[in-house]
Amino acid sequence: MDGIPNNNENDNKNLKECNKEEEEVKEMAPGSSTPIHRSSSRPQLDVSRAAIQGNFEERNPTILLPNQSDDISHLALDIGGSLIKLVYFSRHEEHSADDKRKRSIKKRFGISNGSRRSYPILGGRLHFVKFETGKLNECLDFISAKQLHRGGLDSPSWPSGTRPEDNTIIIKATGGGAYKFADVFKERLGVSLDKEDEMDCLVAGANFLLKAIRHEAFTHMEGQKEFVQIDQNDLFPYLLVNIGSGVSMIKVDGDGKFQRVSGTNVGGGTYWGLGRLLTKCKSFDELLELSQQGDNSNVDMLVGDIYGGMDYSKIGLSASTIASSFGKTISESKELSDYRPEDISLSLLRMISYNIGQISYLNALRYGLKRIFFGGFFIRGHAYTMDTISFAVHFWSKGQAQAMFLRHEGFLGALGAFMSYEKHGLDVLRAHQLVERFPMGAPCVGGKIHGPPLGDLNEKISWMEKFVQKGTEITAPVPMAPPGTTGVGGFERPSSRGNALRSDASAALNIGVLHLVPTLEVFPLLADPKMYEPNTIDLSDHSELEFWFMVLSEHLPDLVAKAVASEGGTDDAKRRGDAFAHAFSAHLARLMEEPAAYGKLGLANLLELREECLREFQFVDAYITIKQRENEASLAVLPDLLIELDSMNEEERLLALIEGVLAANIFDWGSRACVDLYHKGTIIEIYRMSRKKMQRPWQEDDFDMFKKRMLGCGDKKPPPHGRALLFVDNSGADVVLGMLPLARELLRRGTEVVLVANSLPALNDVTANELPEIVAEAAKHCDILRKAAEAGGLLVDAMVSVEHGLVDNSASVPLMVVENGCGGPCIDFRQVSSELAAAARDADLIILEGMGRALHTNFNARFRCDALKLAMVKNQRLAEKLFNGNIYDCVCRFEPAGEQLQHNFS
Ligand SMILES: CC(C)(COP(=O)(O)O)[C@@H](O)C(=O)NCCC(=O)O
Ligand SMILES: [Mn+2]
Repeated sequence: MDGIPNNNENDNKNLKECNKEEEEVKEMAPGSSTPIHRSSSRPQLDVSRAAIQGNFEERNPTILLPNQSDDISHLALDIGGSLIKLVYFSRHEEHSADDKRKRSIKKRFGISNGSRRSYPILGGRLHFVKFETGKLNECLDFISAKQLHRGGLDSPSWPSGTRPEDNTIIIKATGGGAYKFADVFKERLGVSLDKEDEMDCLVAGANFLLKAIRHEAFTHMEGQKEFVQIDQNDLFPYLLVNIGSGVSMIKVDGDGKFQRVSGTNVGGGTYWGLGRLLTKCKSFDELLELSQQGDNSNVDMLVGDIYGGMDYSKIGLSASTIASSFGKTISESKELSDYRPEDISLSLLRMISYNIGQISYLNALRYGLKRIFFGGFFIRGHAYTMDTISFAVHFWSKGQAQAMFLRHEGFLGALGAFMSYEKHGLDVLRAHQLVERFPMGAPCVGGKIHGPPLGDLNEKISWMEKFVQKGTEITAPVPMAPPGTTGVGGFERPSSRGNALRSDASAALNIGVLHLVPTLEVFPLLADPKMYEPNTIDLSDHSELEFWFMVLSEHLPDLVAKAVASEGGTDDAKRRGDAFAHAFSAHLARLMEEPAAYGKLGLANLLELREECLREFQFVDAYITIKQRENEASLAVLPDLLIELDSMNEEERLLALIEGVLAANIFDWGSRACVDLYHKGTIIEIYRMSRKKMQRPWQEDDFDMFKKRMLGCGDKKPPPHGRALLFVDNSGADVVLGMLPLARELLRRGTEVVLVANSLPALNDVTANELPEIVAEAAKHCDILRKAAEAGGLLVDAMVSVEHGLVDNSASVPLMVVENGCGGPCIDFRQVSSELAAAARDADLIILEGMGRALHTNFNARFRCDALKLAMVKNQRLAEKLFNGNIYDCVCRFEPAGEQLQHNFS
């Protein structure tokens, strides 16, 4: 595209000029700390005042508290000997407006609010937080400051008969501390702890996680973490080993069906207790960190120590096998102070981990169990601990049994206690209804003991500022220790030492907040949902991760500038912009350091993480002005384009339409190359130039096949498709000059068209909320669009009639808009909105447009209906990777339904 002239004498304004203008306008806005404008697409909750909140779905109003954006419904505790684990639920207010478009779509596709009423707390978030039991007061302060104990009282979700008559607050709790500290909770918070059995809770928590969270379980061998996909139908039986202060081993046969088969008193408490006495460490984490620098052979007696440096190969023990933990200390006349605390810590860690691994394996053997899941806070994501346990299981089972670990390892009991609030529906949630997010800032993030609760955005930003001041540590990768050797038989040193612990700040990001979204569904047109993998690029390939890390890092300054400008360029916006940049950089750094830190992450997740991070710092729509400007410019030339298209015959027109979609897909503010291009001309110039370059054959060119399906050959005219789902991408030319004319052609041929757009903004993608206005503008110049939009309930006047059932739908096939359920530039078809799922049921054609939806994700996806994938590749490396091609190559991939099915059944 280098040939695009730098010529802006006519047509619209140069984009660069427009940007400048936009900034000037924004600077004139009053510089208050109140954000100046917020997109109406995502109303913000006013967190500044307490108020009674009436919710039309609930009988009893809920109370919004000062500086608190969520209505807390439930809290559950697991109070162990060492740690207190909290799981709390916050109902997320239904922000997205129940607008006319939505109502009309719900009516048309027969979607009801259905099950929400019977499961009162569904639709919200689960947070995971922990405190040291020794610092109970911090935990009580946290609960009190966030008023976590009060929300449930006012919620209708108290199961019948359990809502206390005298308004005593009752909180579910498990673990010994539920008994031990019951009085303290009563005194300090006025709450009664309703004790739940610890084993029941552990099992309920583990079963929930293993069934509902897609990448919950993983193996960890020689430093390599690998996520395991658990088949819900093939989960039981398994051995659950919970390593808390002590260790429980539970054979789990089903939901609520289990038996505690064994345990050991040598557990996390032993490590910490002995470690504290022997090393003077102040905390468990400090002790663990110390082990990183340890050499246990200074303390342990090895086989080689006994055999004069030789292996005892006859029974398969190498010289470096530990013969006796701490054994060396008996033969030396040294004092405790003569030993390095680092060595002591490592020796202890290995002793206890091996012991647990060995006993676990023996119990698995005893009951014929192949899978062992390890949980409990002893593990705390520590690579060396996991490797040591895995090594023991592997060694003793001769590779027959496998140790697996859980991402929410420490919260099994608390989660189980939470689930014991009767019938709130958590147990029926499925993987596709749960979205894990990784917000920045204590205490939203799990797995970490945190300081004061963060009530509002301001606190979060200050925390971010402090966090960053303190920590080059968050961006500096933790140095890797050289891999240890693995010998022939015994307990050699697992190789992942040194790769395990990171600074406090980044370690806090291990597990996220679980968003429960009951309206998400699996896209019904996926050919094989179980085999479906949305991401095309595998980020577990480190060079790919590095490349995308670099792309995203380089894009960051420009994104921050856009985001700040979109919020009026105020000081408040600048401060939030900085906080966002630091937060996102910290996420990237964390992932570079430990790619599996957030579970199995693909490029789509990374791109969505960026959008989520923007939203976290309340940037509602960073590209709003650019989108509006490009929409206007494109709508202005649409009538001429339609006239030009109408002058063509059917065949020419179809080709021109597909060319038009591909050419207009160049307007992508997420691509660095394209953004550089925009400085070289106006929107219309760039569009024209892009069209001129549309020479066939394209890099992937199934146009002739698509044409045959659409127009037939000779006299044989195929029937039109019944309903097409058009997954639109960017605002401006992309949707107005590319996808709308294609939609119009389908409508003209008698095909119902559903425009599928993002639920939330992402880069310059058009959203479902924005589309009706764009369509309405376009419809002013086109009868086909107008009639179809009226029939589809898209035009405001017509929508009133639709609601009263007055519209004559027979006049035209309808044009409709549905939201896809996404807030990123890609799409994961395992989690789409119920609107889209409903619209898909009668669809026989889907058209995926753009790099995010058709290349980064779904390039290899198979559907049960005809599928057309259209995109321009706007990144050189991706073009090379996908088909040895070049930047600006185009893809027109058509996969007819018949072929999909053949693929599936052959
Ligand atoms: C974020 C995107 C997938 C959006 O592309 P689109 O779906 O709009 O075609 C794309 O802009 C992208 O991959 N950008 C990063 C690569 C780059 O800057 O070259
Ligand atoms: Mn896009």
